Amino acid sequence: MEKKHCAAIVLAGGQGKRMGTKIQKQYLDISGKPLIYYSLHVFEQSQIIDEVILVVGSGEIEYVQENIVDFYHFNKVSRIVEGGKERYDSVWNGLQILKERRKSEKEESFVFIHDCARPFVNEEMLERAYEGVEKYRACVVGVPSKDTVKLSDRNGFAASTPERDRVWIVQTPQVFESSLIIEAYSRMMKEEHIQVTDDAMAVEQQMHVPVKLVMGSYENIKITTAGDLDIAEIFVKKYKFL
Ligand SMILES: Nc1ccn([C@@H]2O[C@H](COP(=O)(O)OP(=O)(O)OP(=O)(O)O)[C@@H](O)[C@H]2O)c(=O)n1
Ligand SMILES: C[C@](O)(CO)[C@H](O)COP(=O)(O)O
Repeated sequence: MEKKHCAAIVLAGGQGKRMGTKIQKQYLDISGKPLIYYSLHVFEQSQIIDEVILVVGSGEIEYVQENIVDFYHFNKVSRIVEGGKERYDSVWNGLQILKERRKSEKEESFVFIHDCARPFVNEEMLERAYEGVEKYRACVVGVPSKDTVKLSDRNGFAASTPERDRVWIVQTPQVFESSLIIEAYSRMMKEEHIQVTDDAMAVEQQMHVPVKLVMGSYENIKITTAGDLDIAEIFVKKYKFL
């Protein structure tokens, strides 16, 4: 089967409130390179990803073009767009580029939605995700939970305990047929109260298409708080990532 065109939407439009630093977390230094560098580097080298749509914060397009895209020669970055208030607003802004293009294209393509806050995505993961989306139309990478998970009631008491063998911690990339995710987001964005914390939820809720879980990596962590930066430094050194 011929390989389908794969676009990555890389999200870097957040404010990093939980990190609590003056500089937004996507630009924080990890072993001499900004956090945003790492996933863009993986996509630049990838045999799977053909182009990257980069979503950045308000007023940051020029800065990112000069200091990240041009500086590190990320030639697969085809567009840089501004994000929105919530993560899903940023995804929606990125999807607009593909939505416009789809009008003139007949071929199906795939979209890899990725948080730049997850620097340790790798090519094997992208390959597994490609196989997943080709077969199932929608897939997310994740890892089986090593811990027992409790759902709490509103008062902080354990309400139920899902069977651990079925609990997955999901990560990004989250990968979809372009037409499927565009339609899911188009429907969802019309709703008054949107409550999704990942892209799979849009497809589950709006399209009722089952989303396949494929193996990510326990090291594909999301850099969220200060302690995560120390772990990231260790992983960068371990994999001689630079
Ligand atoms: N409005 C937003 C919010 C988040 N993101 C991106 O989505 C990813 C996951 O979000 P998160 O880790 O929560 O980042 P922040 O929103 O920056 O962090 P916080 O919630 O602590 O403010 C990050 O790569 C972030 O840059 C985005 O593009 N646009
Ligand atoms: C999409 C995600 O990375 C999957 O784990 C996660 O839900 C993003 O959450 P955040 O609160 O926007 O960081």
